[in-house]
Amino acid sequence: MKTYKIACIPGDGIGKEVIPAGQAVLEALATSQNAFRFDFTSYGWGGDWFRQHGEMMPQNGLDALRDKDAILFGSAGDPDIPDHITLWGLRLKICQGFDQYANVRPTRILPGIDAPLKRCKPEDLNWVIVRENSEGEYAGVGGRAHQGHPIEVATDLSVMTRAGVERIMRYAFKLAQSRPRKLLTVVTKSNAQRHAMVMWDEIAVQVSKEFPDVKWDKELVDAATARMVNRPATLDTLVATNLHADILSDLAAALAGSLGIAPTGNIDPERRYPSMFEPIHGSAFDIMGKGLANPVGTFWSCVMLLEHLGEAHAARTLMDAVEQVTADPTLHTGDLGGKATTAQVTEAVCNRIRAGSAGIKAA
Ligand SMILES: NC(=O)c1ccc[n+]([C@@H]2O[C@H](COP(=O)([O-])OP(=O)(O)OC[C@H]3O[C@@H](n4cnc5c(N)ncnc54)[C@H](O)[C@@H]3O)[C@@H](O)[C@H]2O)c1
Ligand SMILES: O=C(O)[C@H](O)[C@@H](O)C(=O)O
Ligand SMILES: [K+]
Ligand SMILES: [Mn+2]
Repeated sequence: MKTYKIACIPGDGIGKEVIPAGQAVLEALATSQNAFRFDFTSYGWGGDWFRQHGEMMPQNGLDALRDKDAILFGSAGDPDIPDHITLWGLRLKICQGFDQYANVRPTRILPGIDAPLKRCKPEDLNWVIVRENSEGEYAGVGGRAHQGHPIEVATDLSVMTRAGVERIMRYAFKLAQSRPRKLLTVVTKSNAQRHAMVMWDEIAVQVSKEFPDVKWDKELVDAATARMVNRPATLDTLVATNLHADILSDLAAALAGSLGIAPTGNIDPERRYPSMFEPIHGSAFDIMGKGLANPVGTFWSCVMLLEHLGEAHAARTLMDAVEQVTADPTLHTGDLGGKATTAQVTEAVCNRIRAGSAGIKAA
């Protein structure tokens, strides 16, 4: 039987609650379908590791992950450590270290979820945001000098390369082409950012010629936020820079009901390295340690992980189980207006996986 080696990195805050939940539903799937196994290895990297070792993960930590089939990640972010230390020391070290350049963020309104837009029906909001995940505003180029003096200077330089833009555009056009509507919106800011974003636009035009069946348009990022709210049905696949897509995807998640349900894959499309799957939310300092975190974003990320492994049937089974659970408001966590706990939602999804497999075996 095929065994998948999965690295689990809960990280910080509610990551420590939702990643064990994700592991539990994956175990339930493997046990009930009996078609593959998981070999999980957990890594205690993050804020606690930093307090002990002075770093978020070991220098050579990537070597431990290199031979894994996939990584399941929680969150990097600790109330007592500056956010730029935690993010760069863990999540970005892995994303950039493994050149996971395509960050894929699907959003839909799941059954039973009361989304906040009164004129937006569930069929009007079915998006995938493709986030450039290796450069741009997250290139890490910049510096700070004369700290504390009146002449202090600090820069964060956005860096874009032709190779980096071409590969993310090609990925986004291809993804749009694979979806029924074959519709792509290229998000830009080439009115204000007059160098790299102009190149971004030019490369979009160039790559579009390889995909004559994909309909595409261009939208400035500020207008894109209004369009997401006012005309959600005009969007399908979007591609945006690292920072623009980071912001748009939190908005997308909120419009679909909650930050707690949104998933993502940090993908190396060339499969040179393991890809990493995580909910898009962070450590949620306000609710951590209370058992109240919504695990659905992690479960949906597990669906993406299974799809990446080629386990389409298991992926569908898990997504069905998740949607049956969201359809029941008594199983909603606080972010969705309910009272359920992380453990109750997890147990409900596991039960539906088992019931689904029992149904298949009985048929
Ligand atoms: N990928 C990552 O590792 C990642 C992502 C985002 C933020 N962060 C880090 O997390 C920390 C907190 O960031 P933030 O407050 O901006 O964002 P956040 O996503 O942690 O929380 C924003 C709000 O959404 C709520 N929320 C988020 N996920 C939820 C869930 N699963 N269930 C219920 N409610 C949920 C929180 O309670 C909070 O009110 C910071 O250190 C930040 O850098 C890390
Ligand atoms: O990349 C970031 O800004 C953070 O990790 C987080 O907000 C995310 O979306 O992954
Ligand atoms: K996360
Ligand atoms: Mn984000």
